[in-house]
Amino acid sequence: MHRVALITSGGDGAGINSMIEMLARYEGIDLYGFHDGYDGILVNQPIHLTKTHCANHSLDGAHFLRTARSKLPFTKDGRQKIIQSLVEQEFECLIVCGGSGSQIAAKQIHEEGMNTLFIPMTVDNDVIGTDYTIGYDTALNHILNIIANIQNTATNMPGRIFMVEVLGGNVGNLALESALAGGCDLAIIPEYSSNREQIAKKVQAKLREKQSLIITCSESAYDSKDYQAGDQGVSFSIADSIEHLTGIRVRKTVVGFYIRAGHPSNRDAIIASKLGYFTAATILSKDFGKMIAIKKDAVITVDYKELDFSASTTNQENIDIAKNLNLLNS
Ligand SMILES: Nc1ncnc2c1ncn2[C@@H]1O[C@H](COP(=O)(O)OP(=O)(O)O)[C@@H](O)[C@H]1O
Ligand SMILES: O=P(O)(O)OC[C@H]1O[C@](O)(COP(=O)(O)O)[C@@H](O)[C@@H]1O
Repeated sequence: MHRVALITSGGDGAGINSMIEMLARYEGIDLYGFHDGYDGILVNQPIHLTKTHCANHSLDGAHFLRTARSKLPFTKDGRQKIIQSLVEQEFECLIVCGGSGSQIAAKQIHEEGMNTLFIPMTVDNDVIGTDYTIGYDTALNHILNIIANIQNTATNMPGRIFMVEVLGGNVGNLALESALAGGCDLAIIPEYSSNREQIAKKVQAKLREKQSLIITCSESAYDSKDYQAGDQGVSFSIADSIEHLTGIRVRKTVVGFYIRAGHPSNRDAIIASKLGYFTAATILSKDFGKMIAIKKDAVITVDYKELDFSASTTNQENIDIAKNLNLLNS
């Protein structure tokens, strides 16, 4: 039997239970989970994630394990404490499910003495070395439901400008993809200039072509560096500039944290299940120091050493399409 520890770290992502449940039911894996991310390894008792414990909850929006952000992995001393605790509890490996920050910590902990595997999970879809992160599709579906309703009211009461602000951290994937999928008129994303006047002029020009406009906006589209992940409300200041120039009131919706939970979409559940399945196989072959990732719709393993942390994680195809359609704040 392989005695394995698992945590979720950083923002939650719908679908992760499917991944955990798949691991729990795999022959030869003895799975334990800690609540509260990296901190939890030191302060919480491990929960035995058996097949029975996980049964019938794989599609729950509430995770088997609570997730958290933690100061510990930022220092070598903190990482050593994590490693020591896992060694004392005789774990062979730590599985970390999380986003880009959790990935850095998983790599460091692996290099400094404890086997790790990393599973990409975040609504931002901004993890180096994978095309996909668990939770992204469910989040997009939530946003699209909102955009669909806004399209209805835009049809019913024409002549308006709507602004939909979405999460995404420092990357514009959610705002960009939902704008493309939802037929929106502009996606304001942090990868391009957030100059308020320029954006307002672009909106004014678009009003000559269309009666109502729907704009998506990333939470991080600040014109200064004064942004912390999770800050909400930047769309209000952009809307001010648009109102000033066009004389039209902007109707705002801040989607916020609603998109991070709920039962997972099929895409999230099946990708998570497959990642769980291949993670189990990777554990059995003791092939540690890897991320179990998605490339071109297939599951692959990526050695931490191959990760290029300078690469962009914004979907390039979406950028190209949006540029050609003049949908960006560029
Ligand atoms: N540069 C880093 N070095 C070491 N650990 C990190 C680093 N960045 C993040 N972490 C760890 O991963 C956790 C989650 O990272 P965060 O960026 O908040 O979310 P996510 O992993 O979803 O991107 C942090 O709370 C911290 O414990
Ligand atoms: O939940 P918090 O701590 O307020 O963080 C908000 C951030 O979490 C996210 O929802 C997900 O980000 P991570 O997956 O990187 O943690 C971001 O879109 C958002 O900026």
